[in-house]
Amino acid sequence: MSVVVELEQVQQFYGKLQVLHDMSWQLQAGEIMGLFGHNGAGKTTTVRLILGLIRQSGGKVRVLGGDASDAQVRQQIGFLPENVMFYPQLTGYETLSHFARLKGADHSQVLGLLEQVGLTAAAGERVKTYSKGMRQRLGLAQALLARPKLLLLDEPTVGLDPIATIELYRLIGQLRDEGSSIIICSHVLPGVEPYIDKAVILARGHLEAVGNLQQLREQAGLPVRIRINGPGAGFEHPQLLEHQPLAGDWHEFSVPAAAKLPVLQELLKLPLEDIEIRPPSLEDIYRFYMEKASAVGVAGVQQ
Ligand SMILES: Nc1ncnc2c1ncn2[C@@H]1O[C@H](COP(=O)(O)OP(=O)(O)OP(=O)(O)O)[C@@H](O)[C@H]1O
Repeated sequence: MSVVVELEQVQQFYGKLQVLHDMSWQLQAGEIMGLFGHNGAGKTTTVRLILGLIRQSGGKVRVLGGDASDAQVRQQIGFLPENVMFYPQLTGYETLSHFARLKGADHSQVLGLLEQVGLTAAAGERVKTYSKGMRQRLGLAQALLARPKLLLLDEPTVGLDPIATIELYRLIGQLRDEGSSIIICSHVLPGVEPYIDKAVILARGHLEAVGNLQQLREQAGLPVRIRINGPGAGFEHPQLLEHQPLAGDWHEFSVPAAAKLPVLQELLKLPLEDIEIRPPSLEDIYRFYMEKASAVGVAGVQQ
C-alpha cells in the first residue's frame, strides 16, 4: 500500500501563534480518513497545507510523493470546500462545464460526472432550484474533475438530511472502492463513522489519536455497553463497571471490553426478551480524547 499523504513533525505558526505542534500521520492509498477536532483545533490549517495553499513552518508535508506546493501534485487533488459557491442562474451542466474550463479539465468528463453523482436528470435545471443534497453532489462532481487521486472534503454533509447524508457517503465509499484516497473533515461524527477506515483526532494543534476505530477503542480503553430487556435488577458480576436501569424492563451494563464475553455468558442465563451490544462509538472516542486533552492542560478545548 503506498502513502498518499504524509505529515512528519509538522509545525505551523501564524505569526507567533503556534497552531500545529509536531503533527505526524499518514494516509495510505485507498483509505477514507476522518480528520476531527474542536473548532480551532487545526483541521483547516492541515487541509490548507495539504492543498499547498500555505507552507508549513517546520517538518515535512508529502502529498502523492511530491511537495504539496508543486503544481503537478495540486492537479491531482480534488477539494470540496464547506461552502461551495455556485452561480444560481447556471444549470448543473453549465456549472460543471464552467469548473472544467477553470481547472483545464477535459470537458468530455462533464456528463459522466453528472451521472456518477446522480444529477443526469437535473443537469438542465438551474442550480438555484437544487436541494442542498443536490448542490453537495454537484460540489463533489466539481471536486472529481480532472480525476484526482486525492479528495479533500470539508464538512460534506453539513445541512443534509439523514437520507441525503447516507447517499453522499455511499457515493464517497464508491469513489474509495474505485481507488481514490479521501480525507473528510466533519463535526457530524455518527454520520461519518461507518465510512472511515481511519480517524485523526486533533486538539489545539496536537495529535491526540490516530488509527482505525478498533485501534482507537482499544487505546482509549472505553467500556462496552450491554443492554438487556429482562430481569436484570439484581444482576451482579465482578467485572461490572456500572448498572443503569432504563425505561421498561431494560437495563444497561458497562463492562471493560475484555470482560464482554464472560459478562454476556452470565447475562444469557437470564430469561431475556432482547439484548443489544454497543461498542464505544466514534463520538464516545472523540469525547474521551477531548476530555483527556483538557485534563492534561490543552486549554480551551471545546466540542
Ligand atoms: N490566517 C490565520 N491567521 C491567524 N490565525 C489563524 C489563521 N487561520 C487560522 N488561525 C488560527 O489557527 C487555529 C486553527 O485554526 P483552523 O481554522 O485550522 O481550525 P479548525 O480546526 O479548522 O476549526 P473549525 O472547526 O472552526 O473550522 C485557530 O486558533 C485559528 O484562530
